[in-house]
Amino acid sequence: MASVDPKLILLFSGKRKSGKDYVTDLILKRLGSEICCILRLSGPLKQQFAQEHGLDYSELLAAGGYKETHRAAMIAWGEQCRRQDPGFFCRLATQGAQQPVWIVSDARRCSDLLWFRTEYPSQTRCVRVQASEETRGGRGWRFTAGIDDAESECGLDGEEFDWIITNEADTPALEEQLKDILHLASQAAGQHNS
Ligand SMILES: Nc1ncnc2c1ncn2[C@@H]1O[C@H](COP(=O)(O)OP(=O)(O)OP(=O)(O)O)[C@@H](O)[C@H]1O
Ligand SMILES: C[C@@](O)(CCOP(=O)(O)O)CC(=O)O
Repeated sequence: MASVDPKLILLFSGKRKSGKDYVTDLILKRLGSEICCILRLSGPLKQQFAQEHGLDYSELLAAGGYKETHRAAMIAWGEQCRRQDPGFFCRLATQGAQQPVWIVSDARRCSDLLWFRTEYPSQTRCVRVQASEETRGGRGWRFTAGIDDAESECGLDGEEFDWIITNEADTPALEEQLKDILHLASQAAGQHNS
């Protein structure tokens, strides 16, 4: 099925264990699955990588250690695909999306932003999720050379974002920080329904 032209696209990025999935899941819960969907650029990547390498796709999607074991190889494999076609995973991930609000939970590279900004210039907004190394460490993150200092983690460090969400214990509640985004998304969905 062809995708429906979205009214709003929220492109989320952030370092490992900053809480991208946690924050985007919260937005989905607030807006509901009629209004919004979560799209993962790493979804089609993990699916094809699992197929080609005889791995468990659902374990690669989960937050546990399995995906970390295979992360470096997945990055290298994905970068090879992107060199031939930078929009490859963006196109696959958005295929068939029907909701008016798309949440992309894992933008990592300038080429990801460029693809959405080119295809959907008026709808695309960028959101950064950040957390201190101490907090990320508490969620299981450990610095890994070749991953945490490479493009997959650092490619968007110099970008400008429309919103920056700080996902730490002693910062304003996430609900409060997400108020403007939720409001904009509801408005966009309203336009879609009217
Ligand atoms: N505000 C929070 N309160 C409680 N737990 C949280 C919070 N934010 C994140 N977590 C937990 O921390 C862990 C990492 O979060 P999450 O998977 O959302 O990060 P991520 O940025 O998507 O990570 P990665 O890119 O490494 O997959 C998860 O177990 C998640 O439930
Ligand atoms: C291989 C890769 O897609 C893994 C992303 O996994 P996750 O978003 O951390 O669940 C990262 C990348 O594209 O470089």
